[in-house]
Amino acid sequence: MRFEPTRIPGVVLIRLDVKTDARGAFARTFCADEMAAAGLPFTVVQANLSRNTAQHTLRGLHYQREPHGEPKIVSCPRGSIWDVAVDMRPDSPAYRQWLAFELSPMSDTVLHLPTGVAHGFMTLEPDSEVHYLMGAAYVPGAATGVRWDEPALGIDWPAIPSVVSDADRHYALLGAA
Ligand SMILES: Cc1cn([C@H]2C[C@H](O)[C@@H](COP(=O)(O)OP(=O)(O)O[C@H]3O[C@H](C)C(=O)[C@H](O)[C@H]3O)O2)c(=O)[nH]c1=O
Repeated sequence: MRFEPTRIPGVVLIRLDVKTDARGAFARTFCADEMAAAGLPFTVVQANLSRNTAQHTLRGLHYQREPHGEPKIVSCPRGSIWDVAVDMRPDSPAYRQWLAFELSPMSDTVLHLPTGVAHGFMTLEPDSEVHYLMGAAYVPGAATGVRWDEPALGIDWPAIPSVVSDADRHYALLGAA
């Protein structure tokens, strides 16, 4: 695994070491020791799978309020997604900055997101799936989010969403920093 930090602290692209042979390919997608050695200690508490039928389905942007902040390791085992991370940590030098990454099985990349970073994605093709390793438990009462079209962020999306949940449409706007 190769770890590529970004300008948002803790948002790290993890490039997989893919072994190929006549049958296809094999790659380790998580290693606790390598994560710790990279300064990203991670204990898997829960794992989730998201299946998305329509192209341009949008989910997010979600995160959990402290003390229930949830580090995540996100991957796209099927289809492809435009994956967005937004730093929602007021004390971060990258507060309210966003980054986007295209993830797919061919990207041979998983994405580490620290606590306090909102996460969302838009599918780029039908029947795309997203897999999550979660470093903290789901606590519905601590769940919060940011709107995909939040004016204060100006996130670039590849398309207008085809499907968005009512909850995701109705997060409060952030207003001035
Ligand atoms: C997140 C979660 C949800 N649920 C239940 C609650 C609902 O009955 C159903 C769908 O939940 P929700 O609409 O919040 O699912 P997503 O919109 O895909 O949420 C996820 O999407 C964004 C992009 C993320 O990064 C988060 O991991 C996660 O919030 O699954 C659970 O039972 N456990 C869970 O951990």
